[in-house]
Amino acid sequence: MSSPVIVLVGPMGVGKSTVGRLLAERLGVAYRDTDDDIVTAEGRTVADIFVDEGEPAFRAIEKRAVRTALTEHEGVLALGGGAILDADTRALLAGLPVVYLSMDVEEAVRRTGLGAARPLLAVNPRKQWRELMEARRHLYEEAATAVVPTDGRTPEEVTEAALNALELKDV
Ligand SMILES: Nc1ncnc2c1ncn2[C@@H]1O[C@H](COP(=O)(O)OP(=O)(O)OP(=O)(O)O)[C@@H](O)[C@H]1O
Ligand SMILES: O=C(O)C1=C[C@@H](O)[C@@H](O)[C@H](O)C1
Ligand SMILES: [Mg+2]
Repeated sequence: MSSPVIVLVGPMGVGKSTVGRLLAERLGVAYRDTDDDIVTAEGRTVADIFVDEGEPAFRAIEKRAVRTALTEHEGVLALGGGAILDADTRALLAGLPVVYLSMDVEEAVRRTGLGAARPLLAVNPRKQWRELMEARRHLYEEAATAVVPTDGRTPEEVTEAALNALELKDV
């Protein structure tokens, strides 16, 4: 059994994919994303799974995908924004190098336009984002080995900050 060198958590659009790829490049390892794993395995988009089967069914699929990735992947792993809601997933994260990428709502609006492919933000996105974060912020923080704010930072700066925070800089 192996485990990721870094697990990235944080809300939709915070930069997990962008920073995850940069981190993987810097560390010479592979990047993996549980949302992508789900899309590949299911042969449909995350939004389609939400529409076809509802959020609880998506969460069940996600929980299995996260467990598999955490035990298989040795590189950088990004989790879907809501994966942290699952208590078993949180237990699996204990002791792993988890980086919580954070941002405020204004940065979220700039990054994502808060729409399109994100089913949970389809209606009144600013309010939805705030409510999601109120429910999740403490879960991200509790799971995190390091919290890395991304507001006003380039992806490269966020990458450096994450490497510093985990003391992986000279690896
Ligand atoms: N530090 C940053 N500064 C400004 N823009 C950024 C930064 N990081 C990422 N972005 C931009 O924000 C958007 C969302 O980034 P990204 O797709 O990496 O986020 P994510 O957390 O993987 O989102 P998702 O919920 O879709 O998985 C992209 O357009 C990306 O180019
Ligand atoms: O924050 C969330 O609940 C989600 C985040 C995305 O990564 C996807 O997993 C999906 O859109 C749900
Ligand atoms: Mg992503």
